[in-house]
Amino acid sequence: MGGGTGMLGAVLAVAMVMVPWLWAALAHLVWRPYAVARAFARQGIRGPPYRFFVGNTVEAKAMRAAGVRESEALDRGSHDIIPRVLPHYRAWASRYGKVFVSWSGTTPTLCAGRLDMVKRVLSDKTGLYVKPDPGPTIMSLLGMGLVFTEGDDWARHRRVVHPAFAMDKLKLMTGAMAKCAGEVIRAWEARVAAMAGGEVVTVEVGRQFTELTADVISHTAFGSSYREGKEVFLAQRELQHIALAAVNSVRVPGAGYLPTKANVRRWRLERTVRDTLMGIIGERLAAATEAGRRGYGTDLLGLMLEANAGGEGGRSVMSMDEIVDECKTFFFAGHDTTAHLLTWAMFLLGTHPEWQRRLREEVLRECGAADTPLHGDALNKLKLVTMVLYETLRLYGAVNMIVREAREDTELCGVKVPKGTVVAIPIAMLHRDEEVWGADAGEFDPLRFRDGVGRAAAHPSALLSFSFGPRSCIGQDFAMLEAKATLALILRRFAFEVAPEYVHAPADFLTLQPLKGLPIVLRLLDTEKPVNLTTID
Ligand code: HEM
Repeated sequence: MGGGTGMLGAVLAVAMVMVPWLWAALAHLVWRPYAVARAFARQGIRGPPYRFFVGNTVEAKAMRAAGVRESEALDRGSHDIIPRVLPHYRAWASRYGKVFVSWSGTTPTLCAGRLDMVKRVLSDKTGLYVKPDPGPTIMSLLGMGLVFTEGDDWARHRRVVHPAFAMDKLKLMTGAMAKCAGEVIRAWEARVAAMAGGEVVTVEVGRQFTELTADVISHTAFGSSYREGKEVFLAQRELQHIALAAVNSVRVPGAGYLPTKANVRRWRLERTVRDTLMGIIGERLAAATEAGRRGYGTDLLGLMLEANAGGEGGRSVMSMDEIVDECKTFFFAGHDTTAHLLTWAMFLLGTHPEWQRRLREEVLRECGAADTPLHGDALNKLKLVTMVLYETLRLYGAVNMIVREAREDTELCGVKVPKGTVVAIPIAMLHRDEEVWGADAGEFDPLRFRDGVGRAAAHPSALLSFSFGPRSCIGQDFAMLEAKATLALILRRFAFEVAPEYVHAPADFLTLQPLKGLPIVLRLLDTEKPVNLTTID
């Protein structure tokens, strides 16, 4: 026995000396977290007790606990929609102050629940606060696209991608957005028609909006190549599941490069995505060579390629690989997020019939009845719809946490922050902070946005759903336009309510979504008039 233990010890000792990787892993998993946690403890900043080696963020864990039946909350009309997580946060916030240390896997995270800190971190232009290394699995989804580049590289990418999201360009995409939404509506109508004698049908809208937004991004990003775009989407979707599993487990340095079953599958999918995108881009470049710069097209890819060709002396600003990564980013950043915005907006309108009625009146007034074409400009006049979307983003924002890592030892509004600390901005908590939003912070009240986003709370940048500052969401106008077009088409065709079997369990799987989907009961309005799904830009 003694000899066996001695032998084991000797083998371990040799391994430790021979394999520097083990040392790196040890430093990453034990030493660094310990040092950072101690540095905060010395300043009196502590956090909820949390074990080191649970491969999950505090938030995701609590969210998982929220996956229990919560329909009672709905019956009570409660909009405390993250029923398990918020009480935790509130308890910690009042016990430890709005700033406390939590754990993201083995990484100590400074949870910054104060807007002065949020402002300092998000408006940083010095490169002091950077995005933490996302690891190889998340990287395979987004590559070195806008979301993860830093410094000069980020500025160069943003210069090329930004023109594609200008409002005048986006308005030209309204037609494609409405066409895709129109197909969903036609399918719903067909379901209602198939009901023997009834005009009521229940649809699972969460899944359908995910399909819809994938369709929209395939059309608006890749125009005539949207079918190949859809293939990219399917591969990305599988990659997303692999990434999610990795996010929720302990990250051992280097493990993402081992030829495990999941890694091999991931590499194959990455190749599919890359090859398909290279094919689409190659075709587009060839077309532009024949037809001149106009040949790039007016979809997101075309607009990006056009801006890319405008470097000094006609040189390309981004490489082919970088363009591929930006295309992946369009898919990942722009599709689930918007799907959840639509889903939660349907949930809120389904539980607030009065608001649904007001929105329908506005849509019919500004856009006309279901038999008139949808006019792109009319969408800009939908003030109440916009207010409801902002309120949806406040209560059920798709992105619930923004994270940055301090690249140097620094001070953040009086707190000493050691290099390598992850600073997390807890959006769900900040969006329900009564000091910021008033005593009714937990209520659904779109009217708080009647004078615009900047005046809805005590602080002009209190709505963090699209972040703010230099790294704010580049696709926010795109998302809002898509959501408005879809809601307008739905509202003038159907009345709806949340189905009784709905289970209220918002869960954070990279983005906040209803764990058990959102079944909606639909009733067709004005069955006499045939729906008109054409658009005028
Ligand atoms: C409701 C829908 C959306 C929400 C809630 C949302 C939210 C966000 C947030 C919070 C960020 C900042 C992340 C951070 O700093 O870590 C972000 C960045 C970004 N979003 Fe969105 N987004 C949405 C839709 C879109 C769409 C439709 C696109 C593109 C088609 C898009 C593309 C991007 C990109 C490229 C970035 C990185 C910007 C940069 O770092 O320069 N997003 N988004």
